Amino acid sequence: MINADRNDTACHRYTVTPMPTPLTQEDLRRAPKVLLHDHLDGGLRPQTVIELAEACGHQGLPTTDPVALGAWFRDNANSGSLVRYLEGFAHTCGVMQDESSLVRVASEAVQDLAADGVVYAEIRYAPELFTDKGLSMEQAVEAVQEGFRQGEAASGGRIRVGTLLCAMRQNDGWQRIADLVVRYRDAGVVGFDIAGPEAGFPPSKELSAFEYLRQQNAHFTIHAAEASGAESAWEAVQLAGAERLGHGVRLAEDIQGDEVGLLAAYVRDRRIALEMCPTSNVHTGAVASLAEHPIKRMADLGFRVTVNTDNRLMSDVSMTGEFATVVEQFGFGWEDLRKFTVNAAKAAFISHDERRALIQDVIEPAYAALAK
Ligand SMILES: O=c1[nH]cnc2c1ncn2[C@@H]1O[C@H](CO)[C@@H](O)[C@H]1O
Ligand SMILES: [Zn+2]
Repeated sequence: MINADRNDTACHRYTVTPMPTPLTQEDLRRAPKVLLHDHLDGGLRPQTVIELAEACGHQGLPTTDPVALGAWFRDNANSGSLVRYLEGFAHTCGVMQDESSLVRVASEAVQDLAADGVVYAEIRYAPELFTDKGLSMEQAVEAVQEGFRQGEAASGGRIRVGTLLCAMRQNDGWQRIADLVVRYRDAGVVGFDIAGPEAGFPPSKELSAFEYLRQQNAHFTIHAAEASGAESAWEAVQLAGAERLGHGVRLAEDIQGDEVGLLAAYVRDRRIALEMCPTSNVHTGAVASLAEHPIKRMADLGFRVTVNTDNRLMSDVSMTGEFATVVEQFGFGWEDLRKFTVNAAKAAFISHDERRALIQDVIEPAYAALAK
């Protein structure tokens, strides 16, 4: 930008102030990204769904054309209702019922994330959804871990993956999933979550599972304040003790302008990370539109905001794409993206040393170079 110095009448001097660097899609892809909220069964490649359905005899796919199938998932997801959004998972879980399919899906997920510039990801799924054809939950977990390791190796060490195991809110037996989290902690399972329909199935349904996890020094996040309001976040934080909130967007209901309510202030002051998923949040109706998404408002108020995909297949998104979406909508620059990435690294369920190394050795130098 060239500014004429109008006060200098004798001769017009011109000063050059640097233009902010435009954020290209390729730079956004190359930027190291940390992804805390990504569902394994929501992120398959359309072609893989088709091939696995053929191999295992899964009936009822709406089409066997990969482009059309991708579009079908997106249209189905973009329903404005979480319950309808979740219906698409019948087709992905339907083809994830044997060990070789799970290994393939897990390995491809890691490779796709690495190609998207994700350096650390926590990928989640519900083991109980992979037992329809006789697999035990342990076999499912071990197959997915094998796939993650293969995907990491195939990506040449560019990405590291931790696993979160979800209990389904509408089903009983959250404790069995909590047991698996503790049992497989040395194999790469780093935490627990509850997913599925939020309304009617609060954390208080089986609070003992969270008490157990805390007593075992295990980590957990909870999908909350997505389909239900801020009171759902209150249960997740104050009854269960969640360290992070999946989405948490409707916590914005506890904020009027600059007036931050007691619960929202608690979440902010305790540095409880919000795993926001902008496109998914519009698709499920958690927010009415992207323009009304509270990500910028809450980031400006100092919340530990992070950007995530939720379901790459269902919502037709990637980390690069979600960064581009919020950049376009809210005018974020490299400093904001660096902050979201550091926030995510700080909230990751890995050791303090590993988080510090991720921030100091990978994230900070890369963003400093990109911002030049
Ligand atoms: O945004 C979400 N909110 C609540 N549940 C979800 C969301 N996305 C996916 N799942 C649910 O989590 C299960 C395990 O991965 C999926 O099968 C889906 O039912
Ligand atoms: Zn989710």
